[in-house]
Amino acid sequence: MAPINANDINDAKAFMPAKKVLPEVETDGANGNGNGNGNGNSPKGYSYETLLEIANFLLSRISVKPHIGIICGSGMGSLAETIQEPVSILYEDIPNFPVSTVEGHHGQLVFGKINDIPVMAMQGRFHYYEGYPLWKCCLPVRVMKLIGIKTLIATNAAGGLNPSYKIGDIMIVKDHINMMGFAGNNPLHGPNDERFGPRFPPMSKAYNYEYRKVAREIAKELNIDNIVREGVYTCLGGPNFETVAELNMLKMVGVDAVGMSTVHEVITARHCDLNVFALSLITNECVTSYDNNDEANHEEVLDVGRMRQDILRKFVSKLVERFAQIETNH
Ligand SMILES: O=P(O)(O)O[C@@H]1C[C@H](O)[C@@H](CO)O1
Ligand code: HPA
Repeated sequence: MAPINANDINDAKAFMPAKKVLPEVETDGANGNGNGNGNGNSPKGYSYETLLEIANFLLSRISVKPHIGIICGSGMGSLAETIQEPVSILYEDIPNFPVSTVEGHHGQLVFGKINDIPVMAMQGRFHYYEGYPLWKCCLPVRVMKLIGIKTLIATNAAGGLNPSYKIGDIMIVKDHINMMGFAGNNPLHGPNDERFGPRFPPMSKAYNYEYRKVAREIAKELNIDNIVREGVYTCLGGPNFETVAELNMLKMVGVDAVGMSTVHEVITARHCDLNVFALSLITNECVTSYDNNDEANHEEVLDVGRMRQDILRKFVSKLVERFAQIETNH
């Protein structure tokens, strides 16, 4: 693909000059992999130009620009296997890109087509608990924007807190509670670059209403509406699973599913005006009573991902098709 330059970003806001010059590139680590001790509270981040270099590096490797970006959750990497004519690029081969360190996250980008729609998928995401500051966890979302993505589909594995949820249910995320943000840890912390978006982005419509409606329709068409729910997700920092008291508190404030990702990605995506859809695969029931001897564990999370992979692939490939139609009609 032809390289892009700073003026190519497809949003009117992109043409506004940056209000302030960002501090020079800081990596929170010597090698740019972000394995340093960045706590997410420092105003560090790659400059717009560095992100552009990453986007251009990727564009130089592909022949069709993707329209939809997909982030595969833990154990859900097989979603990327539905991509036809795949071109895979390992994270470690991308300059200035972080690397995946968690089991169930392969660590590569896959470009290609789903139902003839050009897409790119992250087979492996970055989590705060891996040692990455939030801005670095979300760096790929900004790269997606620069590449030309219009829509982000974020998937995650989550614990079901809503007592009516069962293991294997798929929750369409209708909203989130940014628990880490309450403590001041936000991917947008630090100087704002208006070429991505405004200083104070609204989040009241973070999860696109039309996409959610279509997703419910698709669930009916695929005859999986009995396992598809809609609810509120929250992200905690991890890596430990939650205590009983923590889960009961989250339940009280209206959380339906608990995880360790997605929220900051969605904030970053909405900041740069991507349309967002997110789903949680309920991989375990949260333990909210001291009488319950169950303990959450990552193996179970991955097993449930495998168990649901066929349904998830069908669901996501329909979502891609219909979201692309919606965008064409707009
Ligand atoms: O990447 P996601 O949010 O799908 O992964 C969840 C949260 C932890 O990384 C892991 C715990 O098993 O699954
Ligand atoms: N808590 C947090 N993250 C998770 C869980 C959970 O119960 N299950 C999968 N990811």
